[in-house]
Amino acid sequence: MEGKIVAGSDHAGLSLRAEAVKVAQAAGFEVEDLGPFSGDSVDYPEYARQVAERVASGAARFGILVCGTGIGMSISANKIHGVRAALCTNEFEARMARAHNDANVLCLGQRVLGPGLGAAIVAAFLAEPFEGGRHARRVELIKALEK
Ligand SMILES: O=C(CO)[C@H](O)[C@H](O)[C@H](O)COP(=O)(O)O
Repeated sequence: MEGKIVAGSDHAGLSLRAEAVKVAQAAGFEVEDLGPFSGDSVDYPEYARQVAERVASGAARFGILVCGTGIGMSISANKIHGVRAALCTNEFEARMARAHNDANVLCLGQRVLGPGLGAAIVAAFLAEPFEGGRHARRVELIKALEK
């Protein structure tokens, strides 16, 4: 088992969240899916908070958040101390978010991405290790901004 992932979305991210959960499970992660489980309209900051708090506390290694654009989820998740949430629209950004930024939450926009690209972004994010080195110094500087 690679560790635990916590996933959440709003009503505009249901199907890509389901796809992301499958990709994470296939990659060997245990997934806690916080929903929502119906298409009723919900407010994305609440799901961003729940996912981000689990990542920040260490209860999960990574978070995955999906809304229509991924923007509201990324703005919200980055308010939580210890979270580095990255909105990614392609596999290169997903790899760099892990390799250079040690991102711990991946944000996706279901209204922006097709399901195939979304799944590929999730797989790329989960497979890429943090490079450390000069990037570790920069991540420490990001953490210092939280103080
Ligand atoms: O990022 C977002 C908002 O900043 C998301 O795209 C939301 O999913 C979107 O705003 C929801 O819109 P809706 O018209 O209420 O479906």
